[in-house]
Amino acid sequence: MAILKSFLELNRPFKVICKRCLNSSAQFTDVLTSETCEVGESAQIKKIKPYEDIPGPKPLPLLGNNWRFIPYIGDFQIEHIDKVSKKLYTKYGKLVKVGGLFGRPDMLFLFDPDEIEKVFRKEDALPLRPSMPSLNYYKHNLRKEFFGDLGGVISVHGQNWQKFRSKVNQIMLQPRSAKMYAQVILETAEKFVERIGGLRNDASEMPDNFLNEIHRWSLESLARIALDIKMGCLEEHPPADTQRLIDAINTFFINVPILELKIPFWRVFPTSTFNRYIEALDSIREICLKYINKSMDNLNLEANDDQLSVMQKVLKRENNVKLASILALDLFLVGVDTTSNAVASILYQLSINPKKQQLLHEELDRILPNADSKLTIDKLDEMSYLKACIKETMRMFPVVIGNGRQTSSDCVIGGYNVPKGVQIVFQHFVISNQEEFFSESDKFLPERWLKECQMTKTHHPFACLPFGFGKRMCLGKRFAELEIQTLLATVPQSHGKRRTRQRVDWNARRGQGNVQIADVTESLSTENSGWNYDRPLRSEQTPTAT
Ligand code: HEM
Repeated sequence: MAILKSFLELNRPFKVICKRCLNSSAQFTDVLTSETCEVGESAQIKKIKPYEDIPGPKPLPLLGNNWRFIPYIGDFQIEHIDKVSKKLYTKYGKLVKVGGLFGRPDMLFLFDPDEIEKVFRKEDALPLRPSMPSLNYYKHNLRKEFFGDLGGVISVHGQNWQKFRSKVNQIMLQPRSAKMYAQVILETAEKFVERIGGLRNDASEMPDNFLNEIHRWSLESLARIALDIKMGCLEEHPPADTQRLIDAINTFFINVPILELKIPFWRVFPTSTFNRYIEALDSIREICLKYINKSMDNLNLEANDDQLSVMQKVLKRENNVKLASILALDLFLVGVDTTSNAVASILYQLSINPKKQQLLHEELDRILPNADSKLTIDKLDEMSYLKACIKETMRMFPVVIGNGRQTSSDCVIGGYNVPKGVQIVFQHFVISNQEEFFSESDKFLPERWLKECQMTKTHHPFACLPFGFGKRMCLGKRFAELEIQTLLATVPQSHGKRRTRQRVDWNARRGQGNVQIADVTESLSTENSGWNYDRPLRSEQTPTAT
């Protein structure tokens, strides 16, 4: 009544209805925003426009919008989806509809943190992150005999996702969970540092395949955390299947956007891309299962939790071998290249920003003053500049450039009616590189994340969400953060325990036509894991700016 009254007072010539009642009253063209409705005063009227009016590239008859991804003909390049997003933002604004893609619902690219916040805040108990129908098909059709009803969390939705996630949430996300693995994470970082010490050339540059070295560190760390297994990735001659696993993970991520955005012929017959993709998934499953079984053999059910790997803890609690194995598989699928790409990106930024690298060195020298100073969780907690370097890189080059949710009911986004079933893609890469949200956004300024910095106050908490938000937030966030922080606190000492820290050039050697780490890191967030691949709990919390 309060709402109606305030509108009568405004004496407007049209009817007003609460957004929640919209379905039953299609004839009304003006509605209150739900915030106004809830507050019941300071009535603010927004004109709700029809879904069809959302701007975006128009689909052609018969060809839809898929033709845009055809090489030489179309203007969208799958391997440069970041540029596509930027282009769409510049041309159409903060809400862009990309419809007419065969075999998939319309996508709404959302470039507005306020609207992203609203979508997240309204998330129901079963948020659906729309991605990887091909993986869903693999888990629930092609290899159903293995997965059964336990699909894990990646590309699984509804009650099946919730049942699975509730069993592993606590083990993965309790703040103390990751800390239990601090020692093995540190050992792995030290091993990596020892290894790369011998890889540098005379100019202190890394070899062209440095990203692969980082993948090896990331895989080894995850194997220690998830399985309590030493895979030997950082040995001079690692077991062949470790490199096979890394290659398969890369193949998997390279092919996901192709299968998702090009015309999905794979749904009709197995295309060569699809075959490569399935082969990669089968390899990931086969190699991981080998190590998972090894880890099971070592399981001592009498051991304390802090002596068990993540998978062993799940096994002890749930007594379900299948469930524990499928969790481990999901972790390997998405927990390797994400962390390594983030690290590559951070090292690259430090390499091209020597002054910032110097500040990091100074912080490390202050907190770890002696050659034998031990890196502990408490010491890491003190390293605010180190954490700021990580956040700043993730702002400029988020590993996941576009996260998303599928609408579970009709709603209003950006002033437009949006029906149930549409896929909203939160365009964090573009948003967090906008002057509107981060001043001097094109500069690497870790300082902006320090509490004492004035710039911090102005950050919109939903402009930069590298690990997602809400009930589906990244399950590996705590592990990833600890791994990256530990590595970053250890790597600058690669000039030694001799304590003669010098600036290190993490840039790869300017190679003879080979891929260079510089190139890789510049585009890494967009090429491999960048698209809306399935990931994402720190539910109900507002992410803080610092
Ligand atoms: C820098 C490293 C990482 C980044 C940037 C990252 C980012 C993300 C993002 C953006 C999501 C989607 C969140 C959402 O929908 O709100 C996600 C989901 C997920 N991540 Fe991560 N991630 C990282 C590392 C890891 C690691 C190391 C693991 C495993 C140990 C992991 C496991 C997962 C899983 C299982 C999900 C799916 C959760 C679900 O759907 O319920 N991630 N991640």
